[in-house]
Parts: sequence; C-alpha cells; structure tokens
Amino acid sequence: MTIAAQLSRLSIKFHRHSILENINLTIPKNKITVFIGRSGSGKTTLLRSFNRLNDEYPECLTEGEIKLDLGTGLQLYNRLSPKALSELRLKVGILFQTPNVLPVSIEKNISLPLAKLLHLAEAEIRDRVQQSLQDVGLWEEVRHRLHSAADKLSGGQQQRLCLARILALKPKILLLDEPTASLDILAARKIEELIEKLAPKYSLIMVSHSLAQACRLADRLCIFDKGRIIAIIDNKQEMQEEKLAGIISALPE
Ligand SMILES: Nc1ncnc2c1ncn2[C@@H]1O[C@H](COP(=O)(O)OP(=O)(O)OP(=O)(O)O)[C@@H](O)[C@H]1O
Repeated sequence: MTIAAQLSRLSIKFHRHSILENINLTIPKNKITVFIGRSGSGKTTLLRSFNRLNDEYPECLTEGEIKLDLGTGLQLYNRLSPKALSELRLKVGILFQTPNVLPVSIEKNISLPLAKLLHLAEAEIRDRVQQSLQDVGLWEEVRHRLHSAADKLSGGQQQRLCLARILALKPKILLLDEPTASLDILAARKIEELIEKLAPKYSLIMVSHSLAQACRLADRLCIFDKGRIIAIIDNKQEMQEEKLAGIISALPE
C-alpha cells in the first residue's frame, strides 16, 4: 500500500482537555478513508490535523507526528513557518459541511485564489477555471453565466463550486467534512459520485454521519470513540451498515 499520510502518537488537547489520544494511523494514497463514530468523538478534529487547521486555535495543543506525502515522499509537517503552512494548505484542501462560496462571481471563486495565492498568468487561470468546473460536472451548467453571483447557485452546485476551487489549486489530499450533510438526496448523490470519480487521482479523507454512505465510499473505514480509533476496516465485505451500527451502539456512553 502506498501511503499518503501517517500519524504517529498524535494527541490533541483543547484547553488542556484531551480530545484525541495516541492516534496511530496511515492513510492510503489515492483511496477514500472515511471516519465514522458518535458525535463529539473527535472525527473533525482529526481531519483538521492533516492541514494543521487546529493550530489556528491558540488553546489547542497538538503532540506527536504528522507525516504527509505532498509529492516528494513522506515528510514531517510539525513545526511550520507561516509560509510553509500556507503551502501545506494549498496541497491539502478542505471542503466543509456547508458550502462557503465567496461573495463574488462563479468565475472569481476559482480565479481569485489562483491569482492571489499562486500568481498564475491569465491564460493558465482561464484553463484551470474551465478544467476544474468540468472535473466537478458544473461546466455545462454555468459556462454561460460565469460572471453571475456564486451565491445564487443551488446548495449542491455551490458545494461543487467549492470543490472546483480546491481542485484548481492542484492538491494532493482532499479533506471532506460531512460534505453532503447540508444537501438533498439528489445533490448528495452527485457529490458522492464525484468523490468516487476523484479517488484514483487524490487521497481523500472524509467524515460521514451516514453509515450507508460510508459503506458505499470507503476503502478504509475508521471507527472513532471518545478520542480514539477503536477499529480500522479495510475489507469491503465487512463494511455493512447494520454491522457498523451494532458496533457503534454497543459502545458504552
Ligand atoms: N476549537 C475548539 N475548542 C474547544 N473544543 C473543541 C474545539 N473543536 C472541537 N472541540 C471539542 O472536541 C471534541 C471533539 O469534537 P469534534 O468536532 O472533533 O467531534 P466529531 O466527532 O467530529 O463530532 P460531530 O460528529 O458532532 O461533528 C468535542 O468535545 C468538541 O467540543
């Protein structure tokens, strides 16, 4: 198995209160890893450790090792300068539960980060805008209204636009925090199909509250309980909704 990320002895505290304890986990490259478990068990906090987003909270203390392969083999991403941190976040994109489009046009949602963060030339920006919108299946829907306000799109379209904005930056790892939770069934299914389509090219790590969705998508499934990973399942045949529900409901409150 090729490894995209490796966490060793990772512990995270907020206000000196332990949230995650002694996490040891490898993330397979160009596969889908899904985190499931009860609310408050630490899934989102662990997801945010891969792009060191928890470091933005002054009351947060992260201990242990975070190693990532962002194109040059596994490297330690522990004490980072502000420049290294922003480079890291270009390579490790995060999609949140609620679409966070910028209050500008559809086109600018993608082109602004490319111009401001990567300083790309106009022609390259145009190419990446079109390519990323095609990658998320949005190009045909928006090509004639690229200059319209992004917040007028439907929720599902906005979520796909947010994904296009991340893909345009050419990341290696995609973090997805309950990416379909705010969407209706059809829009959610479209995002799921996209996630499956992206998997051969990107290493995806996703938090999901839907056991059915987790079973459909996961190559590796991690079950969380009270700040620990209590089981890792790699065998697709063992990923059954009822079985997982049984494991989680049998855990002591
Ligand atoms: N910025 C923060 N400051 C203080 N405590 C935090 C912060 N972020 C998370 N926590 C705490 O960490 C614990 C784990 O939260 P986290 O969001 O990681 O759990 P989760 O498993 O993703 O939950 P859910 O499924 O409800 O999203 C919770 O007790 C939460 O209150």
